[in-house]
Amino acid sequence: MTFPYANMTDNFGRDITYLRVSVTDRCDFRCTYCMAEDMTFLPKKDLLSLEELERLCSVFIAKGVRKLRLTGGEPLVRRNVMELVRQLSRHLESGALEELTLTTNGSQLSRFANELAQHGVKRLNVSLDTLDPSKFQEITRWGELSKVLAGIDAAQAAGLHVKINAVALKGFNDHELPDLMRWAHGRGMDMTVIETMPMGEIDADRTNQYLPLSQLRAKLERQFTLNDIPFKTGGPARYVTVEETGGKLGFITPMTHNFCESCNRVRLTCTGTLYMCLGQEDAADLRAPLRASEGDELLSNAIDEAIGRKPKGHDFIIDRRTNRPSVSRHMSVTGG
Ligand SMILES: Nc1nc2c(ncn2[C@@H]2O[C@H](COP(=O)(O)OP(=O)(O)OP(=O)(O)O)[C@@H](O)[C@H]2O)c(=O)[nH]1
Ligand SMILES: C[S@@+](CC[C@H](N)C(=O)[O-])C[C@H]1O[C@@H](n2cnc3c(N)ncnc32)[C@H](O)[C@@H]1O
Ligand code: SF4
Ligand code: SF4
Repeated sequence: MTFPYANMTDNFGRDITYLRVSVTDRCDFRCTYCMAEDMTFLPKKDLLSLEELERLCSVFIAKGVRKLRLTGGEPLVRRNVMELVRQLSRHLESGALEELTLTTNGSQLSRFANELAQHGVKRLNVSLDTLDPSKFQEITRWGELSKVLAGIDAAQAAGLHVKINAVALKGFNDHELPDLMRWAHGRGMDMTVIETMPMGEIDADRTNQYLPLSQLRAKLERQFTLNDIPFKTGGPARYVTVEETGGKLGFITPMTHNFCESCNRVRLTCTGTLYMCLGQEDAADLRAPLRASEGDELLSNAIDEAIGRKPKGHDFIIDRRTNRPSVSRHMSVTGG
């Protein structure tokens, strides 16, 4: 590889230092806000190999990426994904990468937690919307709560810091979120709550599910003392500490409070497509330049051209008049 490449700065002056990589579009769950039950996934032949994904990631790291998150679909269902983690961990050892992490539904963590820790992963985000086993099955359609809880136990036992991600869903978990937070904080885990975003056709009606987090915060403030803090992970959450529990709670509010002005990230899919914004359709194909030559010059140029097209922000809308997703692809294509 040719070093050094110029770092990536977009036309709005935002430095791109965070790469999210969706290693598969497949998943062992079918969360109702994320997917339709009857999903069609990519044929296996369209997937980049793990070696190709690793090469792409390495070029991004050479171009200034400091935080890399593997996601999906469910990243831990991709065959041999641990080999990719192992390869990427070299960049942690060299100091080029500050953080290698994952967002996972937790179903496979019992199997992989130790290996992840051995390869330098320090922190994981586990998505969990309810602690009620039957509601968990209702929301994930195919998931089993006990497996996820065992996975969280395994991750903590391996020394990994776990953050719980919960999508706030009106009429589903809004009443339970304070208890979920108490539980997470009681186990030494931070939690973030997320506003549902209008991505991909799902079977449910998003207008019914959508809960503005300003409402949740007002409700929480009747029971808890929330203190805003400047804590930052590089992700979009704005954090408070909760005096009564001693834990941190993050609010991810793409709908009610746009955080695009401080955006630092782009997304790579398992087919080598680069999405410059989660909330827009525009994308750049990196597979062709990846395969066109053994050197990385073409790839680097294609990335620069794509970063030059990174938009200012999303145009998400959820309301009764606009009963269509703002973006046609599902969240699982880019991994959130
Ligand atoms: N609109 C929007 N949502 C995002 C963006 N990045 C992450 N999210 C959403 O935030 C939620 C949590 O994302 P995570 O995978 O936990 O990543 P993160 O928030 O960067 O994680 P931390 O490193 O722990 O801060 C998911 O639902 C994502 O879709 C973004 O750039 N734009
Ligand atoms: C697409 S999943 C991929 C990783 C993994 N399967 C998981 O569930 O953690 C990443 C994150 O996106 C969130 N998510 C999925 N669909 C969403 C939507 N429509 N709006 C907001 N967040 C969503 C999930 O709850 C999860 O925290
Ligand atoms: S949110 Fe994650 S676990 Fe749920 S269906 Fe989407 S990709 Fe799978
Ligand atoms: S919606 Fe787009 S511009 Fe806004 S923070 Fe997410 S990726 Fe960045």
